[in-house]
Order: sequence, then structure tokens, then C-alpha cells
Amino acid sequence: MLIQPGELLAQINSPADLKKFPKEKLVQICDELRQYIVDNVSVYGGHFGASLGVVELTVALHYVLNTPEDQLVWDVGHQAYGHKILTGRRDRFHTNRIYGGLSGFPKRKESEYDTFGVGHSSTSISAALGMAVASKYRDLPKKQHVAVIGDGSMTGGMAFEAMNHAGVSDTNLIIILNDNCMSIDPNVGALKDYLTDITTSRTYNKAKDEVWKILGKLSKFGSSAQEVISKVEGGIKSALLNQSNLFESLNLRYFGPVDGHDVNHLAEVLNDLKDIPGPKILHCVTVKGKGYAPAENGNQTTWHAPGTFDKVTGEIYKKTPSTPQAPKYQEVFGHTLVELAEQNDKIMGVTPAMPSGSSMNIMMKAMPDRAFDVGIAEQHAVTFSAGLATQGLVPFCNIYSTFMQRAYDQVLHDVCLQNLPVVLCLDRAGFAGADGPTHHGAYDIAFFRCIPNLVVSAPMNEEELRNMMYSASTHNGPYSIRYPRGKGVMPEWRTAFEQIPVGQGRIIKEGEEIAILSIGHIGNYAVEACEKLTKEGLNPAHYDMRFVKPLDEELLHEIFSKFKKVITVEDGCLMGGFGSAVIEWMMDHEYQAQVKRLGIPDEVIEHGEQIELHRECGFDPEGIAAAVRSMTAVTKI
Ligand SMILES: Cc1ncc(C[n+]2csc(CCOP(=O)(O)OP(=O)(O)O)c2C)c(N)n1
Ligand SMILES: CC(=O)[C@@H](O)[C@H](O)COP(=O)(O)O
Ligand SMILES: [Mg+2]
Repeated sequence: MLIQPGELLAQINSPADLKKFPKEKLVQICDELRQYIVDNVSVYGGHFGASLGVVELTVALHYVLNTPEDQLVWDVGHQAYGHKILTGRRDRFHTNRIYGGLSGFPKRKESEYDTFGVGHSSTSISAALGMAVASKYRDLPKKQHVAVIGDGSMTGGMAFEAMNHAGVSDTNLIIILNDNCMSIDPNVGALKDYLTDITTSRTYNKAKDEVWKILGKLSKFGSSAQEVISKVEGGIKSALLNQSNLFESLNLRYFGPVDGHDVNHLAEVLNDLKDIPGPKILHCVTVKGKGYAPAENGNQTTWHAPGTFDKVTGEIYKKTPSTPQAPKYQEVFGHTLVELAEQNDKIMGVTPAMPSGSSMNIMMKAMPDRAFDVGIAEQHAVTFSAGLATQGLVPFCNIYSTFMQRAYDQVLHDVCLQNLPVVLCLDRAGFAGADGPTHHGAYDIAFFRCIPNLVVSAPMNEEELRNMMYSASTHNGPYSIRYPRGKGVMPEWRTAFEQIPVGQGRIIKEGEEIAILSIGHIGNYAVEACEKLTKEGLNPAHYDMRFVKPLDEELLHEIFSKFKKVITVEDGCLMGGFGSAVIEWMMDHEYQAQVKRLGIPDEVIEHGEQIELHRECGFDPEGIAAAVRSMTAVTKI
């Protein structure tokens, strides 16, 4: 359902249309853009607070820059709804994050204005710098290269790698730091404290504006004046802040902090910055959720991605369950970790900036000195956990499967080669859903099962998750547990802990002719498929293998001795996944059987509800049943 835009926004189908308006109209355009985001997200869901926080910045950028020739890169991209609406996608925006519709993040193949595909944080400065260096090397017509990065994303190490390089690059890169003191949860770390110092230092800010007015204007007088100005400015700033400016120490000229909600001032500042040579950073202070009171003044974590809500009252709609609902896997993780930590004082918790997303916040609240949010720093989270483990502690390091991709070497090099007892909990494993391919946890089985010493497990339900966590806490080595986004199947999940011997699978259902081997939560789809098939007179067996590594060899000998037709099912990539492991084992042990693997094919699967993507790839319950039917001998006469 198309939502009607405001009078001016209705006339803007590109930044060129935006530029036709006098600057006196910019405030109204911001108001209409903000309202359009509220109107759409309240009905269709998605990320919310971040886009509201950069409405003025987005309008100012597209008003001043000559996009798409001037290249604009958004970090993470969850804040780019305004960008999408102003760049020709207003009338498709109601399809945002919906199967077959717009992506929830900038995507190159979606628009020429989306100069770089994003979704994982802290990549924007590297990408924009690459574009800037390439333009210079190819002697392309002068254009601007701008990275917009949040204070949370600035805690990602990659951002510092990029600034370290930018500082010695002969480019005119503009970095815009969108500082709202928030990540998804409140931002953390020494960088946050530093930014707060700058933002709240009255002496600095009062003098800074005066200095800028003088120096900023003078900066148009050739490069020699530039040198002097830059030194004078840097010296004044350091003196006022009684510390050197972090960014200027990296040879980035620092400007700000400026009010990120004053669209006309932002436009003036950006116009000035365009003419100042060399890499520079503009520090913008904004409020996440700005302009929508419940998001601006309420729990900003909740309003990061609230789902659908009543835009008048601010009431967030909850799906009221008719029957007692199973909990989310993340909640089972969070509560179980506290239970285990109460019994075992060696257990610690580590999350890279996802306290609420992973439910690590439950332990952070209950045991604040034993659970750590380390910022958007997955590599650090893993090796920090390895350090804890060397001192006899048992860290549970919880990282979304997709974000774990960023810490692969740390798992291999720092944890597994040293055989340290770190428990890696991979939440959002399998299809993530509406976040799409940048967030699908599609590859972790494949990239983990080849690492020596690492146990690779996946629970089929909440009870299994609890018992795997319990078993992992006493396993003297690296142990990974993967589970999906969303709910399990057991409303009564607080069961007593039981050890699961490493590598032990289990039979779910006896059967004949065909054996279905599943791994993880997707096994519940196999249960549904078997229920369908039983009504059709078919009787496949079903095994929950529980472990990809080590495989339950005793069970596999039993299966391949009894069945000549096997179907494997995984919510993960087929290339090198669980099905591949089973086939390798079968060949190594000289069994012969017809094996059909169900899972994620070797292609990019876009966004949609999880069940829509499972159906697209043929491993929803009906897909599994269809596979059994196709493998079953011709209908019995
Ligand atoms: C590598 C990686 N880790 C974690 C995330 C999850 N994530 C998405 S947005 C976000 C917070 C970003 O904070 P900030 O950059 O300050 O943007 P804001 O939401 O405040 O506008 C996080 C942690 C991610 N997208 N990428
Ligand atoms: C933009 C981003 O990366 C996060 O907001 C992510 O979308 C969170 O995913 P969940 O909603 O599954 O916690
Ligand atoms: Mg932020």
C-alpha cells in the first residue's frame, strides 16, 4: 500500500529535484521526509531510529553534493532510508525488506546512488578511500568521496585501519562521524568517552566556532595558507582540549562538533568542506530517533528496529500469542548462561555490541563484572575470550553467525590452534530473513568444520541448546553452538541439565527405505515433513545428528548399513556443509547410497521471511517431503 508523501517530497524523485528548491525549503523537506519514514516503518517495520537521526544530514548531503558522481558511502546502511527515498525509490519504499522488494541496506545493483553494498559495520571509510584513490589514479574529473559512519561503527577496528591509511593518502576524502552516543545499545568504550569530552567541552566549542570562521574562510587562499592554518587550528584545538585531537593525530583535519539536525548549517559546512583539500572528518552530533518522541526520548535500543507500531500513540505492536509461545533461542541462551554462571564461577560472557540482540544483556545485568560488551569488535571479542581462557576461565563468546565471518582467523589462530576452552555461540545461524544476504548465517558450518579441535554443534530445540551449553562449559577445548534467529518449539523449556557426549547424535523416528539426517533447528521441519508423509503411507526414518564435528560415526555406520537412500537437511550452505560432511564420511567408509542434500545453494539468496527463503531453497517442510517422495521407489502397486 503506497503511503502519500508530503507536498514537497512528492516532487522529489532525485537529488536534482531536491536541488531545485531554495534552501529556505530544506526544513520542510526534512519534516516531510521524517514523517514519510515514520508512516512507512510504523506499518511495514524495519530499522527506525537511525534513519530518523540522519534526516537533516541526508538532505544536506544530497543538496550539496553532486550525487551519484560524488560518491556517498553509508556505514552499515540501516540509516539510509532517507537516502533511498530521495534517490528515486520513494514510491517503492513500502516494499523495503519485503520478499522481492527493496533491500533494507544500500545495494549497488539496486541504484547508482548506492555506491557500495553495506550491512556489516565499519567498512565505509575503506570503501570511500578506495574510490578516492582510484579516481585520482584514473585522473577522473574532481569529485567528492564521502563516508558516513556512526559512533558505534567507529568502534570497529576496520575504521581505524582505514583512517590510518587515509591520513597518509593524498585524497580529499570526507568522513562524517554521526555521533549519537548509541550503537544498537548505548555505545561503549574509551572512544565514546573521548567523543563525549569533545562534544561537551564548552571552552573548546566556543573558541572553535570563532577559530573556524576565521580559518575556514582563509583556507581558500592556496595551499601554503593551508599548511599554516592547519597547524594553527590543530594547536588551538589541542590546547583547548588539553589533549591532542585523536583524528588530527592521524592527519585527518577535524571539524566540529556540529549540530547534525540544523540542515542549513550542515549544508553550509559541507559546502566549505568540499573546497578544503586533504582527508578530513566532520563530527556531527545527532539524536537517534530524532523527531519522533517515543524513539527520541524512550528506549533508543527498542526503537533501533521496533517492528510495527501505532505512530500516533507510539505503542509497539506485539504478536499476542493464542497459545503459550516458545521463547526465542536468544532468550534461552541468555537465561541459561546466567544459570550456568551461577553454578560455575569460571563462566564469563562476551558480546561485540549485541547485548540485546543476543540476550547477553541478561547476564550483563545479573553479573556486570562477568559479562562484557566490547563494541563492534568481533575480532577482539574472540581473542579477548581466548585470553580469558588462558587464565582458567570459560568464556561464552556470542557472535551472530554472519558477524563471526569477521573473526575467522581469531577463532582458528587464537582459539583452536591453542585448543583453548572458548564456547562460541553463533546466533542468527541460517537464514536471517528480512536483513538479507549480508546477514544470513549461511556459511558457519562450512567454515568451522574444517578447523582442528573445534566442536561444531547445533541444537534442534531449546532443551538441546541448554544441554549443549552445559556440556560445552565442561568441555576442555573450543566448542561452537549454532542456532537460528527466532523462536524454538518448547514453551516449557527450563529443563534440567544433562550432558550430551560430544559427537553423539540421536534418532527421532524409526522408518524404512529412506533416512532423513538433519542438523539443528531445521530438524523440526523434518518432523513436520514426516507427519505429512506418514499420512501418505510413506515412512522415512529421521535422525537429529546434533554434531557436524565430530560426526556420530557409530550412528552413521548403523544408518548406512540399513538405508540406501539418505536425505541431509541443513539451514546452511550446501558447499562444504553438513551434507558434504556426511558424503565424505560415506565415501571414506566405502558405503554406497543415493544421497540428496537439502540446504542453501551456491548463490546469493535475497531477503524475505525465513520460511519464504526456506521454501525458495526447497527445505521447508513441503520441500523435504517432496524430496522424500521423489526418492521413494515408484508408488507401490
Ligand atoms: C560487523 C557488524 N557487527 C555488528 C553489526 C550490528 N549492528 C548494526 S547497526 C549497529 C550499531 C551501529 O551503531 P552506529 O554506527 O553508531 O549507528 P547508529 O545506529 O547509532 O546510527 C550494530 C552493532 C553490524 N551491522 N556489523
Ligand atoms: C543493522 C544490523 O546489522 C542489525 O540491526 C541487525 O539487523 C540486527 O539483527 P536482528 O534483528 O536479527 O537482531
Ligand atoms: Mg550511533
